[in-house]
Amino acid sequence: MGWYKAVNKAVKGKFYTKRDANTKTSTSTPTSQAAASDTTSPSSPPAPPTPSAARFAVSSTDAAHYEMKDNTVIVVFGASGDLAKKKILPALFGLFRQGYLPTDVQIVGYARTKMEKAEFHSRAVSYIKNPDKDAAISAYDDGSAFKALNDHLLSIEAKYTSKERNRMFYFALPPNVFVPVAKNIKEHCYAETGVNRIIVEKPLGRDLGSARELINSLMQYWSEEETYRIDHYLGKEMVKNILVLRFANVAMGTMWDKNSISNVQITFKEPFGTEGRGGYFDSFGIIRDVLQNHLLQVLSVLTMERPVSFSAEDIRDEKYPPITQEDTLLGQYVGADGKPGYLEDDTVPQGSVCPTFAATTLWIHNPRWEGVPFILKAGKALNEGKVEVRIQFKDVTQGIFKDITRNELIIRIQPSEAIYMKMNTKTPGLQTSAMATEMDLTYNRRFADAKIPEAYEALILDALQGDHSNFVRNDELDVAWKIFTPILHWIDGSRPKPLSYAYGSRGPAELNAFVERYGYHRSPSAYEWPVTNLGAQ
Ligand SMILES: NC(=O)C1=CN([C@@H]2O[C@H](COP(=O)(O)OP(=O)(O)OC[C@H]3O[C@@H](n4cnc5c(N)ncnc54)[C@H](OP(=O)(O)O)[C@@H]3O)[C@@H](O)[C@H]2O)C=CC1
Ligand SMILES: O=C1O[C@H](COP(=O)(O)O)[C@@H](O)[C@H](O)[C@H]1O
Repeated sequence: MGWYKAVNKAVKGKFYTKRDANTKTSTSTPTSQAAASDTTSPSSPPAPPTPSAARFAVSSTDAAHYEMKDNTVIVVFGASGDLAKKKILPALFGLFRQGYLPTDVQIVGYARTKMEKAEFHSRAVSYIKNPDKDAAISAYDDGSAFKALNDHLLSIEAKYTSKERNRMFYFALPPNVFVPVAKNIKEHCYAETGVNRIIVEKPLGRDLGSARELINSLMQYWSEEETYRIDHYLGKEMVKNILVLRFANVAMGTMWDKNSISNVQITFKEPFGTEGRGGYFDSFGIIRDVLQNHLLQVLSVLTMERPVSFSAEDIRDEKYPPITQEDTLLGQYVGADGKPGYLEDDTVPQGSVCPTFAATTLWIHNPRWEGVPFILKAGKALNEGKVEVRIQFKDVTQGIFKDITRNELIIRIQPSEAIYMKMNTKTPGLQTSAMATEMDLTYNRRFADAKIPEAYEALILDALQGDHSNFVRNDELDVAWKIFTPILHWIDGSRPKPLSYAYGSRGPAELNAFVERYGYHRSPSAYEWPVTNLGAQ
């Protein structure tokens, strides 16, 4: 699964085309007249990444790859919610500011919550780093509301000079309304003379059965090519970089297998607990929240084969057996240092055994990866915020250097993007001894002026351009659920008591022994990262 993503992009050799920065954009409500206002770019937009000789614009009339440019409306469902506020609206605004949004794009917010425009405006701009003066507002099973939405869209589109009407619908919604919304849009808001797309957020199901049911229900109304299933980790710069690192560097390619690699850890750590979001979280748990989607997607990019073709069969060539109980460690945080434990969160059901921390080890049965453990770990309320891939190489097996520190390649996804390789080098001086050090590519030092795009910016732009390569395909989702469904059913059914860990710690005390079981050797404390280097982080 998964390999076609960024490779597809590389094969197409595509470069994004920046739009005119003086484009007008506005956001509006279906019920009131569009609150349109000129929003020229707040400041001079940075130079676009458009190598002129290689510029490639999608011009196919084939709807699957059609680039939505002129005559495009983006409708954000769930516009009053957290996701829209924190991620989607800022990403849209970020794209606009940089000149990437289609000419004359209109953004329409749709929500159940009744809200004054002013209130919505303040919510919408609260997470926009460089707010400007426009915003938007607006029952998910109420066909007449969707007719009203369609009327509103038609009023926006009335000014188009051609018949082309492109509509993008973003589902920033709880999954229980995905199907009615998909149905209502198709029945009442589908543009007959243009391209229509939906972007759907996780969670897509609770297990294999419910995911298939949901996908099939959605597919009654929307085809695979019209559907963009988002996993925002696939839009993160360092996740996208993994394929370049692997396939554009011969040196990396040769060491990317069981012959050189001992074990791999993919780690997600958040330094805060559920803090009021326990209601939602408790019904899912950390495995559904992070491992089954985000970390598994990182794993797939890390381990996929070079593409042979983009067919589903090639994806299924990889063999991922389901995770077992023996390969799983579950934790739940308890209060420490004044910070509340998970069970002290008022929104969490009493006595919940929901895991807030999980480490699971996956195995891939193919010639490249046979025998290499892939440890996925994720937790809330830990000692730091960090997402990284840590590839630990095997020991030097012979000669005078056989007892020294192992090489490790670390891809830090966030914060402070970096790739560093822990290496052994001769200790500078007259003596001949080896010491651990690093080869270091810290992004904000090496690419000081580069703007790293937000994941949602990158993915919304892909969707507008008809590029599915960084979205989750139907069959891929199926594989992801097959891997995790048995362990999730065991957790849901047997309710095993998770191990406790203190808020602010690295996780359950048993974690170190768990990762050691799979061959991980922690570097000896002799390795020290010079504090002066931290300035650049
Ligand atoms: N370019 C850069 O920015 C670079 C930064 N550095 C910095 O140098 C420091 C050291 O780097 P590095 O060795 O990669 O990272 P760490 O020492 O932070 O972590 C290394 C690994 O050891 C585990 N670990 C941490 N503490 C313990 C413990 N007490 N017992 C057992 N295992 C433990 C970690 O697990 P877990 O994650 O689960 O806690 C992680 O898998 C870090 O702060 C890093 O950010 C180093 C090189 C380059
Ligand atoms: O999908 C989710 O991801 C976030 C973490 O996203 P990030 O981009 O900040 O790394 C996580 O907090 C949330 O629980 C989960 O649902």
